[in-house]
Amino acid sequence: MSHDAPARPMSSRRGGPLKGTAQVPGDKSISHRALILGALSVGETRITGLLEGQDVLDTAKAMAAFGAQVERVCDGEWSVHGVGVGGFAEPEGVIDCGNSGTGVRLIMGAMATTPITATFTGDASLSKRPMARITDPLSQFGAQIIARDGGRLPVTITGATDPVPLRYKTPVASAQIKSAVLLAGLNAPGETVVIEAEATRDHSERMLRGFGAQIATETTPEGRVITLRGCPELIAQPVAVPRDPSSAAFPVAAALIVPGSEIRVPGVSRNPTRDGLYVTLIEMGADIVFENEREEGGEPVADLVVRHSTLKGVEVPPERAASMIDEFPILSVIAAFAEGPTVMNGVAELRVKESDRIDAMARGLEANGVRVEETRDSMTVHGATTVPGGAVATTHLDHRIAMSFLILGLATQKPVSIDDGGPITTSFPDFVPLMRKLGGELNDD
Ligand SMILES: O=C(O)C1=C[C@@H](OP(=O)(O)O)[C@@H](O)[C@H](O)C1
Ligand SMILES: C=C(OP(=O)(O)O)C(=O)O
Repeated sequence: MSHDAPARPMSSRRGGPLKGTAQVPGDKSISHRALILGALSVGETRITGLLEGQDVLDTAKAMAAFGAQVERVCDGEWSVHGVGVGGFAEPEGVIDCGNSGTGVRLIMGAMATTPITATFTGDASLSKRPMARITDPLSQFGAQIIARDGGRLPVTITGATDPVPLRYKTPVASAQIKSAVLLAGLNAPGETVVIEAEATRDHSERMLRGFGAQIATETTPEGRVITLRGCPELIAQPVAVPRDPSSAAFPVAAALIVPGSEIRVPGVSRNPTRDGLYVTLIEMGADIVFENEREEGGEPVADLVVRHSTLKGVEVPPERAASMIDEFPILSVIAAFAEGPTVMNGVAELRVKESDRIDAMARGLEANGVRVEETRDSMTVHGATTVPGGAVATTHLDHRIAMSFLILGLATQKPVSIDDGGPITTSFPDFVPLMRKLGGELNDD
């Protein structure tokens, strides 16, 4: 998203049941990694099903700035000719990662053990997010780093000339921290080890293995221990990106809360490290059938059939949080229509996403007549059979907050408005036409 794009006020209102097939976009996490690993490989990586959302387009641009040849072949199909591990060139300009935490953090990792200098910036949302969680381990590899006070962007990194491998225990459950350390470890001799107490999404491990790196994962009493052997030659690979379960969550939620709905969402990743929302919805009594379970591009996928359901509130255990970290905003919308409270525990990380997602959801839900309680690391939503709606939610440059409130308005008594739907293009550029095709009444105001 351009930094000064005008706001796009939008609203949604109750209509008939939702019907049809929702072809959701490619997985955002895998799309970033496909471009970055393609850029660090020797040969041509052909990517199909790439998410062409702004976050990923910013990563594609960054990979070109570091010297890879990156071309869009046709819709969702991209070609990357990489420069090999350690082959990044010094970029001429500043690397602007826009709204994307994944983009900036993984790219900082990928360049931090190559002796070049790069400066990273982002939009107003990304500039508020913590970067010390990445720059701390990267400096232990030997990188020189200057960040704004409090470890925020802009950040300038001069990569290590003689990188030393690292053994690093992640202080919070974060696939971005794990992945930044592993990507930095690629150009360090010896073994880089990451230990994570809670399992986070494992796309980096799966894809590094697919590109030819030696990487092993063990489950120990300390947690998951991931060991990467440095200085591999990564070999370019075809990557077929599965559809994003975090994007699928929005039409799925709409079908669950709009009476009479039945939709199909084909080819969605069911990677167990991303599956927490779906586990929770089944516990709540959701009518979701997983058909045609199969493997595509190294990831388990299934076709989802989702019908309107009578739901009950549940307690989501803290150890499940990492496997559904981006789905709490939309879960809190679904929970508003369930019988009884839904308690979400261990969710403090939501406070440092594109916005403080606990605060943004609590304020917007309350304004629309839903009772919410919050602590620093939990949120409880009290469900009801009817939800009034009728208010404007503030989205704080956060795509998931914007989409969540547009879904809310499809089932409330009165329409729900958002101040800005612009950020939706970061992860789900076709969200509005896709929801309209299913029968959802979404409007530009
Ligand atoms: O590694 C990734 O692709 C991501 C990891 C998660 O962030 P954290 O690592 O900060 O939890 C998630 O919120 C983000 O949308 C994508
Ligand atoms: C948190 C998210 O993304 P990122 O950290 O990449 O900005 C998200 O997509 O919900």
